[in-house]
Amino acid sequence: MSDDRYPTILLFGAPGVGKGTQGTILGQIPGFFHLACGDVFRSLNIRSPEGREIYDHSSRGELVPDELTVRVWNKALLGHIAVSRFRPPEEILILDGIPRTVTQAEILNSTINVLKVIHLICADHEQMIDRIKRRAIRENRADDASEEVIRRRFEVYRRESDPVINCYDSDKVAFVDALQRPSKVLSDILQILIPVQADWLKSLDETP
Ligand SMILES: Nc1ncnc2c1ncn2[C@@H]1O[C@H](COP(=O)(O)OP(=O)(O)O)[C@@H](O)[C@H]1O
Repeated sequence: MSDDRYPTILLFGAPGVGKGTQGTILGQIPGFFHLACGDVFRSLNIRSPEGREIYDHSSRGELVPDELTVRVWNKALLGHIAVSRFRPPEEILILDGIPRTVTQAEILNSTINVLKVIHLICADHEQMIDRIKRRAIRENRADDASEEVIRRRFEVYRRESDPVINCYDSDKVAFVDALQRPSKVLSDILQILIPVQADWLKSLDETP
């Protein structure tokens, strides 16, 4: 049976765990295209109605409503396809920051074919909070503006995003220790992704 959904790898994990850092590097490798939902949101004009609503939620440390999230994300993805920045099915989509709720995972199921979920693990949320505070200074992000907002994002993550992992078969989920050096995290991720990419390209060759 042919599957027209986009072949996808999910980078999953708590705020500050390094999804963006790793996703950006992976997106430089031929055959992969990286799209971070937070980057899509930050690229919107804050004076547009959608941009304003998204800013209002994210600056409070809350999630953006599911329907708005998926609509804006989908529009961005189609834009990248239209200008051939993302060329499915040969290229694999690396998603970070979406899906962040079970409802998003269910909606996206008709669009993406999840080949693997890389779960970046960090049990020590205090270390993540420190990382985010440093990022706040570097990137001047509204959602990192205060410790209170950062702590709210972790509560939201535990309540809304942690359960998303149960939407995928356990044999599709791989764990990587996010507290290692970024180069080692990258190396662990590549060990997982290289065979996934090879299998995917082979399956395309075999499809009549
Ligand atoms: N899939 C999503 N659903 C709802 N809100 C989102 C989603 N992705 C991003 N956001 C909003 O944008 C903010 C920043 O997201 P992101 O850059 O992914 O943060 P981080 O890198 O810390 O995980 C989130 O705190 C949230 O308010």
